[in-house]
Amino acid sequence: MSIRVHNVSRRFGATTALEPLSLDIAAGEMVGLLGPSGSGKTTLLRIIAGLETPDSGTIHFGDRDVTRVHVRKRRVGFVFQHYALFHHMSVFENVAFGLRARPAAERPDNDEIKRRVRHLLERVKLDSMAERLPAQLSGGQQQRVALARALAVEPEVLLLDEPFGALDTRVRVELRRWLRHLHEEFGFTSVFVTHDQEEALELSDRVVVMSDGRIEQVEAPATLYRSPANRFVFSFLGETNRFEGEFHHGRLVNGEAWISVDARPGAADEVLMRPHELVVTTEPDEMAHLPARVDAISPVGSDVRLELSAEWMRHPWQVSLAHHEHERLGLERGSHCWLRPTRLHRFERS
Ligand SMILES: Nc1ncnc2c1ncn2[C@@H]1O[C@H](COP(=O)(O)OP(=O)(O)OP(=O)(O)O)[C@@H](O)[C@H]1O
Repeated sequence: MSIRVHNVSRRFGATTALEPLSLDIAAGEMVGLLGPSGSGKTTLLRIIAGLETPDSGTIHFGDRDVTRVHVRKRRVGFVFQHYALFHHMSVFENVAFGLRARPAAERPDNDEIKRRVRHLLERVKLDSMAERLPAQLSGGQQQRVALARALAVEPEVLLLDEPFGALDTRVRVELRRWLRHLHEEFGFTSVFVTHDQEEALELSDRVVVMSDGRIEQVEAPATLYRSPANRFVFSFLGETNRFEGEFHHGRLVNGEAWISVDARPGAADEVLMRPHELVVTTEPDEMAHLPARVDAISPVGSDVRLELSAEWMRHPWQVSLAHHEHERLGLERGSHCWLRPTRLHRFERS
């Protein structure tokens, strides 16, 4: 089921939660709404769900205009951050709930309900816990029940609001995998809200980056990361090192530090770099003169993270190095070094 959001806007008193915005989601696509707190993600999700009415604009599911259609008639499944399971009902009954609540004419018979619920519980590997109460499950297991419950009614659209927000990192990663597999097996269209960049980039076919009630960019994860449309998207997607200065003879200069870059009309007096876009050296370079001091060294997974400071930096910089590179350089806390950017990002002045 495709979803078309056309010119939708929403205000709450003096607050503009959504500027008029449009978004097309293809059938079977998984789309992540990513943005800082207050950017309008939940409002947009709730409007798609039918839990909120837009001030203007229309929502279509396929060819059907659902703008004025009640939430119960939209055939959407929901998963929210707080499990919202029925605590007095077993896992089995929680998953069966949506089927039992259907009007008699549409309700499957008991055997069919059993079959479907069993199948879903197997899919989320909870078949051995069907008779337990939610309180007897871990947070991650409860959220898997919530997923199974949302899918029991065979929704064409699944909407998830920070579904894994309350769980610890390892469980989150595992649940993302569940969701991705279920999405592929059942073929529904999914829209989920997150403020976690990694989650959005890992799960989505396309990411919708929002700020201040607007859509900043809609793009597949790899393209989004490589080609952010503007400074906001760049900064929001990951750690950012910023060099600001004044242009002098082909250099951007800040005190004793400089980087070779052309002055460009309209460009801000700054360049940005990701932590992996800097090389640490033991002497200055002809393209850049960036002396720094190592303040902290932390091995993180496959990389070593350095935190660096210098008088010309407004905030400490982060640099990531391969372990062998770090060993070769022999850096310690307090060591002095030089930095050479391998890539510079520049955006229009905002
Ligand atoms: N029911 C409401 N009444 C008044 N203001 C609201 C209401 N719902 C949302 N807002 C405001 O609309 C703006 C967008 O809120 P929304 O919840 O959509 O953002 P969000 O991106 O989902 O944020 P978060 O990540 O914190 O949940 C915010 O400024 C919020 O305070």
